[in-house]
Amino acid sequence: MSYSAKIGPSILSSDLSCLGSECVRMMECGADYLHLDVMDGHFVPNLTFGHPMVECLRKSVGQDPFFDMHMMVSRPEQWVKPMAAAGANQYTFHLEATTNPGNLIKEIKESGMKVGLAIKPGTTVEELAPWANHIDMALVMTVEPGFGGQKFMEDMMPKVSWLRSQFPSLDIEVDGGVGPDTIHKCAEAGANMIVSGSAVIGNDDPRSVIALLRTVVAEAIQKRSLDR
Ligand SMILES: O=C(CO)[C@@H](O)[C@H](O)COP(=O)(O)O
Ligand SMILES: [Fe+2]
Repeated sequence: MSYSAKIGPSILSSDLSCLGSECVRMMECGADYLHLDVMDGHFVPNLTFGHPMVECLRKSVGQDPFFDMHMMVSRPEQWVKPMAAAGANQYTFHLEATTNPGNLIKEIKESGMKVGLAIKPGTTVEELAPWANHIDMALVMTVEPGFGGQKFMEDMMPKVSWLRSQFPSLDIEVDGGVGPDTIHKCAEAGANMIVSGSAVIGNDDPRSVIALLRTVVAEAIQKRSLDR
């Protein structure tokens, strides 16, 4: 078992006029990585930012923070090189957005980034499975992508459990409506990379929320290793 508990705040819910300082604040509060939501107004009905913003953020926060780019875009192929050049560490694309996942995985690796593969709630985990041994992380969306602050979809948990049973070492991320009220379900199912937006950023004490999320996931990982 080679995976560990990691908490990545989604900065979508932060004050976007001070993104640099918000990212620094999250890292100072104990975040393991930063989850950056890129939306193109086409794949999802919302618009955020692209690689020019990521380049500025990288300059502002330094080399250390790990940038997990959640690419909610049509034609994800076109942003691989610009995102790598801007300082992204992981390129998480949606299976629904491409006709050639194999080639895209290869291009992301050649650009020096890690590969994340995301599925929307309506996509089965069996569709992701053929790629699982070729990626660094699988992202099971627990809301319809597009907006922060939505209700957690507990009925996505069987996807996480199935992935964990089939791929014991894979990093499995959940994203959408995850916070202190829903983390136990995610942890029990086997998720180890936890994206949390409004529950962390909207809290007066983000440090405590991040610590709590990590403790719950770490305990579930420990329990699973003892049960094996
Ligand atoms: O990708 C998305 C939404 O599409 C997420 O990363 C959300 O931005 C997470 O925010 P919360 O649901 O935790 O508020
Ligand atoms: Fe996201």
